[in-house]
Amino acid sequence: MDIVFTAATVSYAGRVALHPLSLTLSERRIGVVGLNGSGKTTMARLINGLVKPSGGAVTVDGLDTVKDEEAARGKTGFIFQNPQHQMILPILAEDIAFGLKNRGLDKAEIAARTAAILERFGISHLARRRVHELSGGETQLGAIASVLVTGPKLLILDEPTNQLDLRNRALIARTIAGLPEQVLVISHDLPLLDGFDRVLVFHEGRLAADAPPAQAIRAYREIAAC
Ligand SMILES: Nc1ncnc2c1ncn2[C@@H]1O[C@H](COP(=O)(O)OP(=O)(O)OP(=O)(O)O)[C@@H](O)[C@H]1O
Repeated sequence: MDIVFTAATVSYAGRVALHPLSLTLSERRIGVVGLNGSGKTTMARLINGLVKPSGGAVTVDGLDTVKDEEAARGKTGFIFQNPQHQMILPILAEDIAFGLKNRGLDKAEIAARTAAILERFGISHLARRRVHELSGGETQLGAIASVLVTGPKLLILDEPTNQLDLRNRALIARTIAGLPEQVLVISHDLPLLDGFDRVLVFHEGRLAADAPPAQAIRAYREIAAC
């Protein structure tokens, strides 16, 4: 699916967080890196309409994130920096089913889809667990399942390995690598982006580099050293 930024800008209270950005993203694996406050999350939130452009436009699969807001949002799933905060119901299976309940599906269909997605991520044994009792890695997998059960074409993950130990980082890296969906990952965990198709480097609200991982990460290291 194409994500198209056309001179998209974002200002918060008159301060520019993202300078005019024009680019088209069609790759299956897209990484986003940059120093704290460089505009990465702002750029990602433009894609699912959580942040509206102050100028210019963003389209997702041809849908404008302002004019076709709801349809555009349905194309994208978003895993936030603290995924435990996006889990609404106390039991994991209930939280996953919640995303399906507004879609007019009958109970049996919701149960079948919930069971299937738990199975897909190898977490069927966690179905009845309280979400606040899950470990960091389990929470991340549960959140991914909750978001993907509704069938978005693109999954955005904001620092998915933050606070995870080495084993869980590897688990999440393998999980992301195996997703059939298009993926955009914001990360300070640079090895996570190995094998990605394209990495964007943001600096002070501007796209500073746009290249395959090794080259983009070199550019990022040069920025960080300044
Ligand atoms: N809701 C908001 N209101 C005001 N300013 C904001 C808001 N969200 C972000 N900003 C500011 O916009 C700039 C870019 O922030 P953004 O969160 O996009 O950066 P980031 O690269 O994702 O940072 P980090 O790596 O720390 O998550 C920062 O200066 C931030 O303080």
